[in-house]
Amino acid sequence: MKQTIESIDVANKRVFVRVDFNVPLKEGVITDDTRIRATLPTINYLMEKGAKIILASHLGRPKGERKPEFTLKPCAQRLSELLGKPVAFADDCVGEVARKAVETLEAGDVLLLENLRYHKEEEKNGEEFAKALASLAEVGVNDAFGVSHRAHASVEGITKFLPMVAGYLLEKEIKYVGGAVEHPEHPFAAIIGGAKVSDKIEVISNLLPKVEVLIIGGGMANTFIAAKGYPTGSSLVETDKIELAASLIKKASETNTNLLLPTDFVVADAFSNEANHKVVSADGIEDGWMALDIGPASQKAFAEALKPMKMIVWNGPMGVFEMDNFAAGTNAVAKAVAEANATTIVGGGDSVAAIEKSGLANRISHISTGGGASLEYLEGKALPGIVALADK
Ligand SMILES: Nc1ncnc2c1ncn2[C@@H]1O[C@H](COP(=O)(O)OP(=O)(O)O)[C@@H](O)[C@H]1O
Ligand SMILES: O=C(OP(=O)(O)O)[C@H](O)COP(=O)(O)O
Repeated sequence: MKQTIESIDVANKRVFVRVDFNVPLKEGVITDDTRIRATLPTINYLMEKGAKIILASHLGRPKGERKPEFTLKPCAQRLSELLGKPVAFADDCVGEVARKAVETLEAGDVLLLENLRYHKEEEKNGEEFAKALASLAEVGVNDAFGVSHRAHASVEGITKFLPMVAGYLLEKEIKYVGGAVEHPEHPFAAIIGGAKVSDKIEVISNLLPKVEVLIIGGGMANTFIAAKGYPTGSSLVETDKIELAASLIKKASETNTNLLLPTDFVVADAFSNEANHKVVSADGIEDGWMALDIGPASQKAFAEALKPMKMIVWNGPMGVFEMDNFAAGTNAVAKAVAEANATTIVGGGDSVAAIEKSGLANRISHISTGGGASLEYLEGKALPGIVALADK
């Protein structure tokens, strides 16, 4: 058992809170604020107790560079609206800028630090960087379930210098996603899509023996289509994972798992909503065309396969749902998941945005703020961000 926010004294203390404000953005505007709203119980509790709240997060993958499109400023603004009070913003998460911003905090004040991933040491779990973050505060809280599968400095390394406990969101995620790990209901289906292919394809191998049905869509599907020897045109394909995809297809048949790949795609001649587009069969992607959504036959087959399920976990959209012409596959799967007579968990920044956009979120048993994190949890892995928290 891990210590929680209620086990520690926070009054008048500087409290470092790792949150996951990695929200979907379109031209600098937040398109889904679920991940921000999900941290409000923790922030409100700390405010009530008179803590000096220092929030830290990553946004996207700027890979150690100060790229302006990855600033957390829009999140400070949105959080301020949600809390109904000002949220201070520091232009850097360490050094003099951060220290000065922290010094001005009074009990109940909230400060958001700039993107942790503007420093490459964050993802490298650099010790000096972790120490610098730790030095800002007297106690730490992890409320960033979405990134708890990453052994990064603000998630894992920091705990060597600053004791960290679980926030309310982390506690809730452990309860729901952990519950699914401990007591899975069968038949059990996992649906995996999205664009983070190399991150998530590894998960599939361990999930195969745990589920009866595994559905692959989105960018993830193209690597499997390539593994079947079909042409993929200019679709998103991770060539160094084709062999792994082929071995997963083989493993599925050995474990008697129903591995469902798309049988048709909506292809486009450019990555744009205005591009020419058409439906082709899975073996018919021509040169110069890219698969941006699953086709109508795949939608139907996936929905049929989901009907008898008792548990469904979904991470990763079926297509580029941000563009209306390629959203039908994701919407069809959202509907099928919502209509299933099953315990359903939908996780991931974009997947949650898609389910919110479809208006079906209230029909899902648990909306998780973590996609990769919930998949790795389900796979049976210990998540470094949770392991590192102080024991009771
Ligand atoms: N066929 C595809 N080609 C390129 N990108 C895709 C495709 N299908 C889905 N995507 C993109 O995947 C992204 C979401 O992937 P990911 O980050 O893995 O999901 P989540 O945030 O839910 O964990 C979306 O921005 C979506 O546009
Ligand atoms: O969006 C996230 O993960 P997800 O897309 O798997 O839900 C988390 O913020 C982690 O981000 P990362 O995958 O860049 O480490």
